Amino acid sequence: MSTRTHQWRGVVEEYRDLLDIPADTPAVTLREGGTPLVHSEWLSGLTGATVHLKVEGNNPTGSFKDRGMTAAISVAKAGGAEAVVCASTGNTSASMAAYAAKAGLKPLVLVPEGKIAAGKMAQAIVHGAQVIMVRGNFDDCLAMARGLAAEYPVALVNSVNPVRLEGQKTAAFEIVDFLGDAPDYHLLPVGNAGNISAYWLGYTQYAELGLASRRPVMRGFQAAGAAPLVTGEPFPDPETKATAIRIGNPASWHLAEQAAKESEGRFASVTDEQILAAQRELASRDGVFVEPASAAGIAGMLQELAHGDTYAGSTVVVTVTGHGLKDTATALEGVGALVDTVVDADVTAAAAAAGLA
Ligand SMILES: N[C@@H](CCOP(=O)(O)O)C(=O)O
Repeated sequence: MSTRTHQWRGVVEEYRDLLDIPADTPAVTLREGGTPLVHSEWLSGLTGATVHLKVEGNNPTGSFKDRGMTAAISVAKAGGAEAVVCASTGNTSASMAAYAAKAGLKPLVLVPEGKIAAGKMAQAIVHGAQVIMVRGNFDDCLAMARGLAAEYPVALVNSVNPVRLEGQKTAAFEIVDFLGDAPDYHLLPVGNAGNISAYWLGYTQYAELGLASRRPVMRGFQAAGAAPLVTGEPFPDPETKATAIRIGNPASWHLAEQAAKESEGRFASVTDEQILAAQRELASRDGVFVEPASAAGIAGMLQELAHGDTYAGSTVVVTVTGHGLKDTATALEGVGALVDTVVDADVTAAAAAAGLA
């Protein structure tokens, strides 16, 4: 079983011996990885399982994308690239822009017009990216990014670049290093499907190396309005408030299906209402504030419990992929009445308003 210890030099240095990247590639790092596994008393109590949250919002740009991006930008820089491009629903562009800035590369971002959370857009812009808004959805943007990289001197760093998955698989390594073995179940949101694919790569590699005795059952959750892996058909017009997973034709579709099949797992969909309710419950019960899409795995677990499924007695990890501060507008939808209490600067008035008097 895993007995690896860490100094947290960033995921490329921590796991260089396990990553399929050119030897001696200098790491462009913001000290990503090493994110906490937070025990969820709430979900453990509901399920009778030991449930941990892998809180990926604690990465430098606030999402799991940093794990793959340190690898992709390191390899692009070492290979002589001067510019990098990605299509994004927000997090990938924020991450790419930050790591490109660190590496001295020019970042170019393609995003669906009007569908990017303000926090993510701010990150990309302030890190110096050129942001092009596209009249289309993420899938259109990814097709354009592929076309630009094929025809112009710019390196593509979406997760169709296999180096991204190499970096992202380190989250699975960390979980096993922390728990001492793989969990029984791993739940997570699925959009472009690179993350579930990368976790499966990581768990498989550790099992093959004898660092884990088993691989978890993988369960992926999509938004009902963007659930191609559930229906088996691309969604031409994906729609959900969970913009990070507003994707109709995931790039890693087949890898993700393989992960679900080999692990005897599955995909399911949850509504936006379920996602936003799970986001609020997670924040108020466990103290972990995630962006809407990141709550899809939690919403999925709650849905399964309601349908009579049980995790009792098992160890479960739920990845929450990005920080809640990235999209405060959506988080505050529906809770407005709770935050508009205004009083004069007076203790008695505050006590009355708080119901203390
Ligand atoms: N949700 C992603 C979409 C891009 O996916 P990637 O797997 O290519 O990084 C984002 O944050 O942009």
